[in-house]
Formats: sequence, structure tokens, C-alpha cells
Amino acid sequence: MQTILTVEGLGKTFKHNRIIQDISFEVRKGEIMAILGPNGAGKSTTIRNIMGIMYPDEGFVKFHHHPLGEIPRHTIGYLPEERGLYKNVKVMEMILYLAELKDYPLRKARRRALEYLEKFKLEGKEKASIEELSKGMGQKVQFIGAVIHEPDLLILDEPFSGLDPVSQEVFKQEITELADQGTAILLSSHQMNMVEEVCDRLFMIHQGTKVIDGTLEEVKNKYANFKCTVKGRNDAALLEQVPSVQRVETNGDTSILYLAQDVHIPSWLKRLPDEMNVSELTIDRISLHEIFIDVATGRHAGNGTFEGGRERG
Ligand SMILES: Nc1ncnc2c1ncn2[C@@H]1O[C@H](COP(=O)(O)OP(=O)(O)OP(=O)(O)O)[C@@H](O)[C@H]1O
Repeated sequence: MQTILTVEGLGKTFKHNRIIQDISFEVRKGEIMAILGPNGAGKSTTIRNIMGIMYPDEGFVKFHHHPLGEIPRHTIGYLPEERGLYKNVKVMEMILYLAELKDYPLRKARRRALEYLEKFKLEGKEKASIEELSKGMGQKVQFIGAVIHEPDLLILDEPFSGLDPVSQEVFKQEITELADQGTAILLSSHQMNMVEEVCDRLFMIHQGTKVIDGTLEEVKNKYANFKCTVKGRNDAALLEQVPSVQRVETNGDTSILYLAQDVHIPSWLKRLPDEMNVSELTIDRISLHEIFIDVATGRHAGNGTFEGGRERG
């Protein structure tokens, strides 16, 4: 897959505080790359350095097919973390203004804007002024403004925050469709469940440095150990003694047994103690959210690096 953006060895210091350090990744055509990390991890700082809103102290950003140091703004769509549109401007005027800034043909922009407004359940709002819209509606208009000129690279800083579940779903679908059509997408988020459903590759930052990166599949294979959920009244001490159990969480009659890496599940099941009470038992892998919590709380050191990519199915 063709590389659209390369970030290499990015570092930034504010007032002697190292905010990000040695951040390197690529974003390729047609893929969704997620930057994940807890509050203050350095996600927005990374994006602002890419967008030239601030300059890195170390490393470089390269947009492919463009000279080093040039930011091809006409081919980039950007939804910043700070939401904001001119309040007393009408919705359609706002979108067309943003299209014009990118030299995009206005007739085409108007047609695309109407299609997007319908898709985002904002039909009939083109003459409403921005201040008449709810926060979520405003965010949808800003999203339309970011994609109206059919960018090759779309950078979305926390696109799902502030949206209700239905709108989150609409955004998620739209982002996936854009990637299917070939747009390279870089999105930052701390909403793991959303990211897990859309991203092809991910880059997790903690305290300004990379802790995990790779395709979603690679990260899950490497970090997402199995967990076994058991329904039935059991003594925690008994469960803790089961081989390969690293940790047990009990809530009433439900216990979750977190298993060690590389456990062979069929063999492990055979070694469960006869005296265990089991009315239901399920085995699955821990979620990206759980991996994230493990890394952010220091339970998992992270530091894995993966290479390669996954073809969109
Ligand atoms: N202009 C600035 N001056 C000083 N410190 C800054 C500046 N911008 C960001 N920081 C600091 O850099 C760190 C990373 O901030 P950043 O906004 O990149 O985090 P984030 O991962 O996007 O977090 P969130 O999920 O909360 O948006 C924070 O500790 C923040 O206080």
C-alpha cells in the first residue's frame, strides 16, 4: 500500500518538559491509523506537529509526492481537537468557504455538501446559522468541512468525542467508507471500542513515547491474552490456584480469570478443578480497552513493535 505520510523521530519539548519523544509511524493510502493514548499522552501534540501548527524540535514529517517540509494543505482534511466555526455564518456558506480555501470547485462542493447534510440527518439546515445548531450538529458540519474537498489524507483529532451513540455510528461508517475509497486516515482517540471497530493499524502513546504499535490483529495477538468468564459461586482462592491464571476479578457469582500469554486453551480447560462451580463459561481475548488500561496503569510494559499491514476486507 502506498505511503501518504511518514512521521520520523518526532520530538517536542515545552519549557524543559519532554512532551513527545521519538514518535515514528506511517499512514498509507486506504488505511485507518489510530493514535491512542490517555489524556495528556501527546496525541494532539503529534497531530499539531504534523499540521505545522507547531514545529518539532527533533525529527521530520514527510508528505509523500511533496518536497520535505511542504504541507500540501489542499490535499489534507483536518478536524482539530478544538471545535469551532464562525457562529453567525450559515451552514452551506461555511462549508463552501472551507471548500474555496482548498480551491475546490464550488458547484461540486455544494452537491457534496447537500449529500453529506442528508447523510448526517441535517437536511434542510443549509440556511441555518452555525449558532442555531447543537454541539453535535456543529461537529458534523465541521467534519463535512474537513472532507468536502476529497482530501487524500484526513486527520481527525478525537472525532467521536461529544457525539451521541447514533452520531458516533454515522461517523464511524463514514470514516470506514472514506478509507475504502482510498483516503488515508489518521485519527486520535481514547475511545478504544470505537477505534477497535474501525482501525487497521494503531500506535499507542503513553507519556509521550510509543508503547505499542502494529496492525490491530498483531496487537491483539501479541497483547490480548485470553480471559475466561465463569458464572457460578466460587471461592477466589480456588480460582487463583488454577494454572496459568494471572489475576482473578470476582463480582457476585461471576469471576473473570485473566490468563497468561501463550496458554493453550483446550489443555487449560482440561486442568480446571473438579470442585469448580460452572453454570456458564466463556473464553475470549481481552479488548483493546483492557490492553490500554494495562499499559496506562503499568500492568503491561508495552514496548512491542510490529511491522506489516492488513488488507481491508
Ligand atoms: N502549548 C503547550 N505548552 C505547554 N505544554 C503543553 C502545550 N500543549 C500541550 N502541552 C502538554 O503536553 C502534554 C500532551 O498534551 P496533548 O494535548 O498532546 O495530549 P493528548 O494526548 O492529546 O491528550 P487529551 O486526550 O487530553 O487531548 C500535556 O501534558 C500538555 O499539558
